[in-house]
Amino acid sequence: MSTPALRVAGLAHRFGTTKALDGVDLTVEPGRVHGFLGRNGAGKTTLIRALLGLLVPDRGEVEVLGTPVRGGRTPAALWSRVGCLVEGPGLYPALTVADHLRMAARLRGLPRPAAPCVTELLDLGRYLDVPARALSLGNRQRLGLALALIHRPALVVLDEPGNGLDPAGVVDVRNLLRRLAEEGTTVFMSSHLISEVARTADHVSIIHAGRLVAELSGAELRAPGRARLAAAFRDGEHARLAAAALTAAGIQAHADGDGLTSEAPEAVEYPDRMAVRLVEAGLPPIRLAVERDDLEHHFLRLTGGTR
Ligand SMILES: Nc1ncnc2c1ncn2[C@@H]1O[C@H](COP(=O)(O)OP(=O)(O)OP(=O)(O)O)[C@@H](O)[C@H]1O
Repeated sequence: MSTPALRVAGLAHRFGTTKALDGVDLTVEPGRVHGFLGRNGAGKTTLIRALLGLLVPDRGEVEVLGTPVRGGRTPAALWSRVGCLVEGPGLYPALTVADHLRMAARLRGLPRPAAPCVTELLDLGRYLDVPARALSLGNRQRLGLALALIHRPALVVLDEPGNGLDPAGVVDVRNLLRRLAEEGTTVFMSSHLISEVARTADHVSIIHAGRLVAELSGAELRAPGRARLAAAFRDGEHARLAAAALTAAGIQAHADGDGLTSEAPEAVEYPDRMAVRLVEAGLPPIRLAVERDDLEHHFLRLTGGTR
């Protein structure tokens, strides 16, 4: 078996009384785009900072590319194989894009200023002479990504790589990350942009209140999702009677407030028949539809959100 690109075991960290991480176990296989999804304050940045040795956790183990990360005692050679973009790109306002690329290349001991394919794919070529202070938010983010990738790291850790990007930027970054993974780089990216993670990642871990609440494989991510019939009624009493009527007819249904849901195959396959049945029972729904449990539904259900 190949060495995981990242391995985290029993990771826990508190800030005062806040449990930012509460016993996280996570393994990231090499050569994949692994999405790390969570709501604001879920613990994404804290875990990423622990991965990169920027924070020493209260408890737990972290291994990056098979090497244990222990704050300042981490072998420095490890970081030459890792690229990262955390909490925004740290840029020097007066230096141009070309200056940044040159400086990063020199720091990384690279013979040439930049991997042209990274600057090309990030469409930075036309901004080479522009100082960082004059870049738009999206272009600053593009430059931050280029700096994280300039040395072709084996692992790249990105905190919210889509921040500030316009739709074209989102597509460019998605293509770049997919291409890197095809070439063998492991990408670990946090995000709260569900649709972007679903499109980019091969695997997704969902974190909520410092705990991992779900792991989804690529197949699960792209599956059409579980379907359910959802109907709304004039009031809660109608919904309760409608759920009882369907259940009595062998179609399991649950009332919730003014609505009902049913995952019974017949209800999902023949919503028209359900409508007729309800009308005949004197309980006409004011809305009736088949909904699919996509990643967004799943995420919101797991993390207690509402739509
Ligand atoms: N330096 C700190 N001091 C105190 N509390 C902190 C600190 N850093 C994070 N926290 C708290 O720890 C929890 C997790 O924060 P974290 O930044 O890891 O979340 P996140 O998932 O990255 O959120 P976001 O998507 O908003 O960036 C939050 O409740 C946050 O308020």
